[in-house]
Amino acid sequence: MSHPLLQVSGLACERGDRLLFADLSLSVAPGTLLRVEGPNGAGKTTLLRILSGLHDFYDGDVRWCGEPVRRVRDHFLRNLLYLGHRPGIKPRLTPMENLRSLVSGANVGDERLEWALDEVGLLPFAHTLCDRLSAGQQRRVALARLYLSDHALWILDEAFTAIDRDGVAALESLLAARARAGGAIILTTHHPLALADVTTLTLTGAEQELAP
Ligand SMILES: Nc1ncnc2c1ncn2[C@@H]1O[C@H](COP(=O)(O)OP(=O)(O)OP(=O)(O)O)[C@@H](O)[C@H]1O
Repeated sequence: MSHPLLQVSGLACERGDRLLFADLSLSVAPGTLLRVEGPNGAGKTTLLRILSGLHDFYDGDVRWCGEPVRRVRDHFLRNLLYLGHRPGIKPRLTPMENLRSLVSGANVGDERLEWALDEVGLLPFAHTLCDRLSAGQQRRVALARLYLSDHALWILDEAFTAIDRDGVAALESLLAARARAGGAIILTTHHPLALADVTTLTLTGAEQELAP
């Protein structure tokens, strides 16, 4: 029997004595584009961190390919690319050096790193220290990693932050192509998105509803 990549049931999480969500269920198959939305403080980042294995204080069942995620953690993490709401790059390294360290072990050559930087419009800054780049340019360094990733699941927390209009359009195209190719994507953004076939999960504070 084939299982969804990620399957969540009965998920509940409290933070600071507040119930963020309860009895939350979702299923993510290859090709799924799931957008988690809700107001500030509703629990979107917390949910994405739970789904990424970064936040362990929850009740409920989280499964990866049909197995409890805690039991198959190594396999799960090998198949996951998580981009948090901070760019997560090292300011005293260049974009090339950052990318090289982010994909270390994946045997990716410099030409391919340069191609990814070109895709995000950063080739002219490939060898500039990142602390000399703007917020949007630093975010683009982090996003360049997506062009090098064949992870089955991308979890992207506010990936569009600080990105200009052209950059958002390029990222939308990348996400759509990725989903068409069978990649699964879970994302949050406060940005309006021009993406078809998106499933939306709305967090409201203590309840949630899933709408196609
Ligand atoms: N480190 C923490 N310790 C205790 N409570 C926290 C912590 N971080 C967040 N919270 C609580 O969890 C709630 C959910 O936070 P979370 O960051 O998941 O919300 P969010 O929906 O991603 O918000 P935003 O849209 O502002 O990014 C917050 O309202 C806050 O009360």
